[in-house]
Amino acid sequence: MTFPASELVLDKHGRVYHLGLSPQELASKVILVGDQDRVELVSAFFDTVEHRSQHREFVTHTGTYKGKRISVLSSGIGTDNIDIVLNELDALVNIDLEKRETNEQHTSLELVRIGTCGILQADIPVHSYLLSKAAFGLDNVAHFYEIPFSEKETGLKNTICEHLSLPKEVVPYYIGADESLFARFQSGQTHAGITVTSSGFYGPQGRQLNLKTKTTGLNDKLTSFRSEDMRIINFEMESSALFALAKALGHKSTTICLGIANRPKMEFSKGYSAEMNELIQYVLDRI
Ligand SMILES: O=P(O)(O)O[C@H]1O[C@H](CO)[C@@H](O)[C@H]1O
Ligand SMILES: O=c1cc[nH]c(=O)[nH]1
Repeated sequence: MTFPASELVLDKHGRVYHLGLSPQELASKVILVGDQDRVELVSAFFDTVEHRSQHREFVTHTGTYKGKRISVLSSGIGTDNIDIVLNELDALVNIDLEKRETNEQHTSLELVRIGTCGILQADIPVHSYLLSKAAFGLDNVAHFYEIPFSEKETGLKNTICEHLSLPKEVVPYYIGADESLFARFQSGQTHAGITVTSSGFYGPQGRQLNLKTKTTGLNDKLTSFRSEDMRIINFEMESSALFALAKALGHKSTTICLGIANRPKMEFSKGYSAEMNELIQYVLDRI
């Protein structure tokens, strides 16, 4: 199939439309961050940097760290941006952009998100590392695609939904991180569990300023959910779409976040630049 100009959108240099990248500028190990300023924090650890570019909020640096070629790319905030990032990253490695055809040989990317998050368990202190075994998506990006949810994923989604009282308009999904990538980042320094990916930072995460929310008690229910050894550990805003689209496109993904808020304890970090640098080093040494 040949992708028309309206579907595979390229800029006048033949780069993918939003990320502003050409295939040779991307490594197969990709670190995704939300905040564009975090890209520079990551590449500051690189031994060499061969590429730097920015288009809108999508900043990309590609270089090497201890012999490994790595790209670090900012997604901006939200699963809507992840829809763009995953489709365009996949196009860079699996579509011939000149012929506008899918490559015969599939290339699989390793996608590791380094984020910040709100912690949902009182026993996990601010500045801990929270590693996502799976994501419970309160967004709707995955609903637009054919995602190969496993029976276990569908079962866990139903179990969590039975425990919560979500507004009927919210249709969640549950999707696992890649098991091998997850295992590479798990250690005594990480807290592993289910991440809730929200469609907003305020109401969808139970924050109420001047606008009254309809989901009173949601955070307590998320905190109290248990299934065998699994519990819900944190809130952030990208992982569900990342895991779903990565799985459907044949890429590996997981997320590790620095906890900067503890919601049950009503605490927020007073500053986390040193801790974020330590997390970046932790990821680079295992990627
Ligand atoms: O620090 P990042 O990676 O942006 O991640 C978290 O921070 C943002 C909200 O403040 C959301 O993107 C959330 O997922
Ligand atoms: O509370 C928080 C902190 C960071 N990111 C989120 O999405 N929520």
